Amino acid sequence: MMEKVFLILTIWRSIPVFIAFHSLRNKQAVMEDMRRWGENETLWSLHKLFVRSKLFRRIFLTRVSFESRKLQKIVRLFYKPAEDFSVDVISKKIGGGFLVCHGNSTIVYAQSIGKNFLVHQNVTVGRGKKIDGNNVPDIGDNVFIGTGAIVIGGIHIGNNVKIGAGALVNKDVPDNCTVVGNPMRIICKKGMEDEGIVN
Ligand SMILES: CC(=O)SCCNC(=O)CCNC(=O)[C@H](O)C(C)(C)COP(=O)(O)OP(=O)(O)OC[C@H]1O[C@@H](n2cnc3c(N)ncnc32)[C@H](O)[C@@H]1OP(=O)(O)O
Repeated sequence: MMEKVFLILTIWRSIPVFIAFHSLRNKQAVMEDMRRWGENETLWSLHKLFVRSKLFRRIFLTRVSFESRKLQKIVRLFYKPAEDFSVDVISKKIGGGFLVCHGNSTIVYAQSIGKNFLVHQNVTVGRGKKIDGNNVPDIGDNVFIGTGAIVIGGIHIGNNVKIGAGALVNKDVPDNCTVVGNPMRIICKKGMEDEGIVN
């Protein structure tokens, strides 16, 4: 009850967020993010997520920054996102349904990131060996990355892939497979499309 009153009293603060949301070309991706963060697709839910989660703010502002730096700066005047050292995402293409669990020291630098990406804390996705002109990974849909994993180089991570906690991934991973360990070991069995959030 108290929270509801607080949310009602502070809704004015989210007006710049609503404006930024409405100006986005890729609203669908934000709506998919909202679903993955356990909310529905209303402006009220957007307000709730903004009040509650600095990590959600950060992903939202990353999306806004692709389209308008000015709007990103305006929203930031009203809401401070999680710091860079918490989660930093660098990619030209980020699918909807992006979820960060316990963001801390997580950096995702990728050519592209598919739908329903889930990343834990202390993860690095980034530069490594150049393959076919790319030195950062491209990541398919429904990819899960456990805590402490390192995913580097111009590799391809397929759809429905699970990357285990602490894995070092520096080679392609096919669809519907799990990869664990250092050196990496690929285990291919069923996909993970229908699974919930793995924590
Ligand atoms: C604060 C918090 O709690 S934050 C949450 C932190 N937790 C995480 O990040 C969880 C990450 N999840 C994992 O690492 C999981 O083990 C997953 C996703 C890799 C499990 O995938 P599954 O497909 O269920 O694999 P399964 O458990 O059957 O293990 C398959 C094999 O990989 C091994 N394995 C599983 N996880 C790992 C791992 N992280 N590192 C090394 N080997 C592993 C298993 O021992 C097993 O080996 P075996 O075939 O020789 O017996």
